[in-house]
Amino acid sequence: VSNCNDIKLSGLTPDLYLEKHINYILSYESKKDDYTYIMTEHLRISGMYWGLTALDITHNLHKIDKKEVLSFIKQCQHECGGIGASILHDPHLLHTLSAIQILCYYKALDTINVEKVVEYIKNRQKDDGSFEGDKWGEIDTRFSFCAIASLALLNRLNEVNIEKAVSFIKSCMNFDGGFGSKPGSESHAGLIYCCLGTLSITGHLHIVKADELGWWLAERQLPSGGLNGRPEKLPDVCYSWWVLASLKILGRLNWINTNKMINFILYCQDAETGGFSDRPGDMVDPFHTLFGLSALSLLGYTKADLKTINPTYCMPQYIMDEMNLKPDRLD
Ligand SMILES: COc1ccc(S(=O)(=O)N2Cc3cc(-c4ccc(C=O)o4)ccc3N(Cc3cncn3C)C[C@H]2Cc2ccc(O)cc2)cc1
Ligand SMILES: [Zn+2]
Repeated sequence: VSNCNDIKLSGLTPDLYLEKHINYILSYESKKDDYTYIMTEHLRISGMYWGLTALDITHNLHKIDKKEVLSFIKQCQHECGGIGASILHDPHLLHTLSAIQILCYYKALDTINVEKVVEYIKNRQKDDGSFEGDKWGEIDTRFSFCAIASLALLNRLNEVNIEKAVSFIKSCMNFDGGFGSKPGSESHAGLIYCCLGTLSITGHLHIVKADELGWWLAERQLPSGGLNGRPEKLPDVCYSWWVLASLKILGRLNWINTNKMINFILYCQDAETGGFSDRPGDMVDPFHTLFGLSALSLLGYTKADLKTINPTYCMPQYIMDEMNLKPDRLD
């Protein structure tokens, strides 16, 4: 049965236009009056994490003004300890994690009040072990990952109830071996990544049905070589990261056809502007640019010099080594 929800790729495999992607990210960070830049203020600090990580794995982090980044992050921390997407934006776990990830790159965790940010994260955990994204109470396994990854990077994992956090993740496991945002929610590749990341950091990967989940993840690959996030959906390059990082954690990355995957990712580049889009021909953005480059690194694409990326944290492996962080993997 041909899957109508796929795209046709013809012709040869494109090269990786590495210099164009580096210039795209550098110009994005500098064009502060650009429409897209202004329209993404609500995710600014996450956008900075995506841009800075893309620059680091392409050996260009030094081209960004460190003082400017650290001063911005410092201004985003609230009295309550939480960090917002931009100055005067409400604090949220999503942006708190992005800020901490960036500070690890600069070995500058003392830029923020660590005691207060730990208190903010602790206060997000509910009695059932789940985490709310902010004080408004939305529960999602994404926020479990943000909380656990943040605390692990701060070396303060013992501040929350790990057993209860893991039991909540377990309560979100579906019959197909996948995970959703809450108990009973449908399996989704992005949430599977968050749940596996949480289990990898807390050393509880043994609760996962690795073969069923590995099969579900490999089933995301379409004839085009691209991966989707759920059955019947269109392929999207950011799913390359969610699915491949999950398979890497499960020790089953070779269950995907690597060459067809690489080909799809390279077709998502914009040869004119630089950057990656969600699928060939769409508009590029820093989010898909990071995940396209990270997926290539994970797949061992050797035609370009990309640093190794850690599948659990989506941060350069050398940072995890320097911080002596060893998230679990099934090998
Ligand atoms: C363009 O529409 C959206 C929709 C959702 C979002 S999101 O913040 O909830 N988010 C991350 C995300 C970011 C971008 C983007 C555009 C420009 C920049 C500058 O840095 O970043 C684009 C999409 C996007 N999405 C939506 C998406 C991606 N692929 C398919 N879709 C529908 C993902 C979304 C959820 C998210 C994922 C990871 C993460 O660390 C944080 C949020 C952002 C823009
Ligand atoms: Zn996407």
